[in-house]
Amino acid sequence: MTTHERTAELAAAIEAVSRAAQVTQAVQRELVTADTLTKKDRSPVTVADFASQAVVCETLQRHFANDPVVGEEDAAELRDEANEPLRASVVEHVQRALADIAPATEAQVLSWIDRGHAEGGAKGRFWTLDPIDGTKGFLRGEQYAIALALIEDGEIVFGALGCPNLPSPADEGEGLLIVASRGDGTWMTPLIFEGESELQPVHVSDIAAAADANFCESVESGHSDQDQSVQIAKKLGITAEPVRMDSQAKYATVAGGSAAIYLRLPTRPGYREKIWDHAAGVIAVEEAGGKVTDVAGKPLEFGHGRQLEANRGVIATNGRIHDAVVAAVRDVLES
Ligand SMILES: Nc1ncnc2c1ncn2[C@@H]1O[C@H](COP(=O)(O)OS(=O)(=O)O)[C@@H](OP(=O)(O)O)[C@H]1O
Ligand SMILES: [Mg+2]
Repeated sequence: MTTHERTAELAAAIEAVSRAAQVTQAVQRELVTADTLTKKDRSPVTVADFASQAVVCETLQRHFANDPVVGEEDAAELRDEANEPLRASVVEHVQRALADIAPATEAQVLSWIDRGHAEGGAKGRFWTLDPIDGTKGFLRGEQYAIALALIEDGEIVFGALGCPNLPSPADEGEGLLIVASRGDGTWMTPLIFEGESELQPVHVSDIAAAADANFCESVESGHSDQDQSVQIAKKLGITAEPVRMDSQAKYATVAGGSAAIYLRLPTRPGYREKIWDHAAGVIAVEEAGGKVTDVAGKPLEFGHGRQLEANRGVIATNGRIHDAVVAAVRDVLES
């Protein structure tokens, strides 16, 4: 697929994610300091989260006025009188990112953020958005992603995953943008790039034995059980150390073949995964030739509202080793 053959949806998703990345990069440059982590100050990621959601929702509304969005954020907190400085900072960043479109008012910015309130479900078409996935990675200056996917009748049909801190293809531009279209494949291009750049195809690793795999998992041990992943790796004969990274950059890494496994092992019985934490990454891996299921080996179901109500945990692989990984996960979780 070349750039001029993109569908309208793919072009809109690319525009939305690229604009949002300009915002998150600007916030990172201007607001994240050495003190941010030591002072446990989350305000930079809060500004970037709201501004990113506003910019993506504005872009989607301009291209597809009637499409609902299931987004992680809403503007209730921002409307609070006490949050005037935060609100002003969000509005300023959105205005800069949309300067070539129209001057944005504060009311418009809040209304764009609130467009993310949709509930999703099994019928019809909606977008799902994580404006900054891997908020902790963002604050540490490590991996994070802007994740946008289109779901029709419960099936993911498009995904765009912007990873500002993954290496850019061919060292052009900045960051990595992965796009996937159902039945058409997965493609990559620099995320921030002046001018036209071609999409290049992305394929999963072709290893046939799980023992040869690199696997990736969350940095946060509260999001995926790292003791169990050690046991699973041992069972599969994997000797490589796990690659720990924040956000759906893990799906991008499996899609691109640098790792053959992404394990997300439930840590709390009551936790339900959120659809925006997975949809864009799942289609990227599947269309690159890989496979994604939950820890029981069942496909992820995106038609149950804002959460993956029917699934626990995630296993993403290059496909060839999927059954072996699911079997090892089952053994360890049952023991
Ligand atoms: N208990 C539990 N189990 C599983 N997942 C959880 C849990 N709690 C939170 N979250 C979600 O994890 C998202 C962060 O993704 P990762 O775990 O891949 O990255 S990281 O290691 O936290 O950096 C994170 O997304 P962001 O909030 O967008 O960063 C959360 O939606
Ligand atoms: Mg997230």
